[in-house]
Amino acid sequence: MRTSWADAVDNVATGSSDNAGTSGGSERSSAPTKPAYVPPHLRNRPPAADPPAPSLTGPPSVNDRSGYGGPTSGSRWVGSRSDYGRQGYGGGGRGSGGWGGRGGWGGREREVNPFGKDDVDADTEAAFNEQENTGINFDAYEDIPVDTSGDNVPPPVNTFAEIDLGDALNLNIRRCKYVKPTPVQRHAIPIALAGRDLMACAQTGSGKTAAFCFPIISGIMRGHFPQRPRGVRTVFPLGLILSPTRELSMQIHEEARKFSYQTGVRVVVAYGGAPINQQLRELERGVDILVATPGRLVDLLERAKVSLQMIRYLALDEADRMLDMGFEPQIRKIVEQMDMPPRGERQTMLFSATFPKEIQRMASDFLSNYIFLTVGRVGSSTDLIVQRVEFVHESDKRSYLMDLLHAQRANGAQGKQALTLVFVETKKGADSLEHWLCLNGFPATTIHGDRTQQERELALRSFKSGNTPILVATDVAARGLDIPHVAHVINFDLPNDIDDYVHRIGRTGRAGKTGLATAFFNENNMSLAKPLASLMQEANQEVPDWLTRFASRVSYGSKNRRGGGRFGARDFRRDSSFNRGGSGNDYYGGGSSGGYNGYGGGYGPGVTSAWD
Ligand SMILES: Nc1ncnc2c1ncn2[C@@H]1O[C@H](COP(=O)(O)OP(=O)(O)OP(=O)(O)O)[C@@H](O)[C@H]1O
Repeated sequence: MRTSWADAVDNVATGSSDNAGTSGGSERSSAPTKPAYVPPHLRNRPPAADPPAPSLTGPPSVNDRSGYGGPTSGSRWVGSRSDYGRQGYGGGGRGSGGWGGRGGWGGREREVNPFGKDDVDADTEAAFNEQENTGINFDAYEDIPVDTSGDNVPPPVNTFAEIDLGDALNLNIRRCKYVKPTPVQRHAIPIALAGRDLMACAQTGSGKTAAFCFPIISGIMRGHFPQRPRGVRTVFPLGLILSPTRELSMQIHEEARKFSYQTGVRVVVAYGGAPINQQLRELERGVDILVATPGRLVDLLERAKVSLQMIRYLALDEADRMLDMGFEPQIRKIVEQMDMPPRGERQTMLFSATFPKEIQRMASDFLSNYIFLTVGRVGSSTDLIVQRVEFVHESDKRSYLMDLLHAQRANGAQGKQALTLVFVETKKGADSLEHWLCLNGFPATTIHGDRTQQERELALRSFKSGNTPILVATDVAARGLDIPHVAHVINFDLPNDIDDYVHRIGRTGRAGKTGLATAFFNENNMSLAKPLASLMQEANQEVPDWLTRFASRVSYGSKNRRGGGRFGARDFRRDSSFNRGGSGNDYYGGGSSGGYNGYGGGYGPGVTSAWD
């Protein structure tokens, strides 16, 4: 069953290049002047071939979703009231073409097609069928245990067709070549569409981005929202997606733009390190969904450029990271101390591949009567990521790395199709290793917090394109980044926290594809011995004897919060300590906050799962 690491690299290298998430950065060009405001539901309609308009009940202003306070003079409405009735809006499942293709984003500018050359013509979209090979290996997800807790959990779906997302969004799903939903999408999307708050934990690379984007886009497409204030230079988005890094925010923005293409829903991104004026111009052209990093958002809020007053949907990607010590104060400020509607009035969704209990506890402050969903196990690209761990003294790391890279090259897996991501502890270490690799004939680049944003973006582009097939990174690249063809993740320096390891190795083995992760372990990593051995064991990986011995000897440090190799991703509300009256350590015995549903087998009573 198990392949060698070189085979695994080779597999990935020769695998089909199907990833839909990487169309080139087709940034919208900035218009020199602000175009007249057109509400989302009026955008992108063909001038002549409009479908007949069903009558609407609400006043025109009800669907004003631009989020732009806009100029006071003149009408912001360029269409007649009957324009409300384009197919695919409001009713979902009716009509055929969503917003059509008027070619006038905002009435003047064209909405850039984020699918580029790969776009399918609406007429040929019928050609898509269930047999289309997207490259995603759904069999890899068949046996995934799924577990939900909370009141009245909406049942999962098996196909996108069962979910009423609206025609325009459905067309984009086909354009993305998503044939069927991944397990987290099957469960999370119906929960979110039912308006429920959600804390969702699903393994890296399993499609969480779409799981929170689809319901938000669909909700905004169909929703009837109060008119947003006019006459002020403040924007009022309806949806807010927060993520911990600039690159991840950019990636979510790119994805969300694809999903919302021609739906009339406008997505804008704001992140630090880039000129704020350009982002302000984008915001002023209208925003329905704002994707942002917390620091830049706080800046925009303090300048009163953005108001959160109208937020109906809040999603935190990498939510455990967003709520750990580094980010928590900013998140609390954004969510609790500005003008965002309180929990219960907005819908809040938290997603990550890891969710330590103390973070869950804190996160529950932001949620109302929520559903907790776990799909798979931590690091549960189990059979997808082959994990290797080598004992390597500090002084030998470079020569070990060289051996790995030479072997990779000898196997023909080096080159444009097989990318290698090397994680190191420090920014200095990253620069120095990059330099050394280049000197030794291995083109490398680096991404870390001391580089300018321009340098970071350039490095990422060069890596993605295969021009520089080795990227040396700090943890800034550990979470969320979806880079096709990353065949090998090398933990040159292991992180202190097992959760960070899970996210790092999750840069490979994504969307059903295989990958390889190699870690250099030595006496500096003893605190990781036990959780690492447990994680590898849970993932059916070969655990070296020496690691098992270390694991049995060391009582590892407090940084590894999960303790005893038990991983913190079950609903903390089930804990006896949380529920006080609970009866000890029984897996189910702690009293749930609500109903319990186990799909796909779950874990039997008393069984310690990797999520546990
Ligand atoms: N239903 C689907 N069918 C085919 N591919 C999909 C589907 N859903 C998502 N994908 C693809 O799977 C890849 C991984 O998705 P995504 O980046 O959302 O994972 P993730 O769960 O957020 O990972 P991470 O935990 O690392 O952030 C992306 O390239 C995405 O386009």
